[in-house]
Amino acid sequence: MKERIAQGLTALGLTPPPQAAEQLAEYGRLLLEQNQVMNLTAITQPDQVADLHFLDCAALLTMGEDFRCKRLIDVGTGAGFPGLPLKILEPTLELTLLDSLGKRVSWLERISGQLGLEQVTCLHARAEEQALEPDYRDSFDYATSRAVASLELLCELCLPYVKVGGKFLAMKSVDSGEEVNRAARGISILGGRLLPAFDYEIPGTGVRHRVVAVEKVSPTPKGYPRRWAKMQKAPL
Ligand SMILES: C[S@@+](CC[C@H](N)C(=O)[O-])C[C@H]1O[C@@H](n2cnc3c(N)ncnc32)[C@H](O)[C@@H]1O
Repeated sequence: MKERIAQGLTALGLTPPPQAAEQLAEYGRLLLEQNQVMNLTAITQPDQVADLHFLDCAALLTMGEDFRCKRLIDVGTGAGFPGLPLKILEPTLELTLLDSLGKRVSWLERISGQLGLEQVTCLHARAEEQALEPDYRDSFDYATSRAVASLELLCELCLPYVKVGGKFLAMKSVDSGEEVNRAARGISILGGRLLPAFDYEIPGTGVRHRVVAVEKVSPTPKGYPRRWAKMQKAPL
């Protein structure tokens, strides 16, 4: 897995820290090992883990953002995607991994230590509740999310975390145009402004994905995010 990751990172035009490919390969090994006893990923072939998890997440680093020393929260991180690969590739990140499933969060805490990563906070919480905490609200440079919910719900879950001037980066498919249209009104209510999307191809796979980027231009009004049931029933 290590060689495939290293080649893919080079193909993406990235120059990772010397230990990164090794750390990602070890993360992949721990992921597949734990996946035998806990549902962490539907992808079980090592090459596919390299491509569809690690290189997919690494592509965020090619969109021209400067993640150095930034505070980033990954909402609905699951087995750590995209947050942990980003941290391995950009070790100066101050990372928060948030998920509502306690078992996954405990595992993330354990492997962050095993991988020797510092400044990683693993938080067992519901995103819509944690965003009401003053230390979390309007305070992150970046929020990221992949495969968690439709964009209109995701914006309500994630934009409250982002400080004015920061960005929410949603990892989506290239046919997410309609989804983006449906989210437009909510983005504006929540203090966001849609930026041009960033499309990329995962090296060697022909798979194309999209980062939908939303800039925070004003603080999220009080009252958001709403409760999960309310969000689902009446999306903004
Ligand atoms: C399909 S998994 C995706 C995981 C990871 N982001 C990825 O790309 O592989 C969705 C994750 O979002 C979490 N999740 C869903 N709704 C959530 C919420 N409201 N607050 C926190 N986590 C949530 C679930 O527990 C699950 O781990």
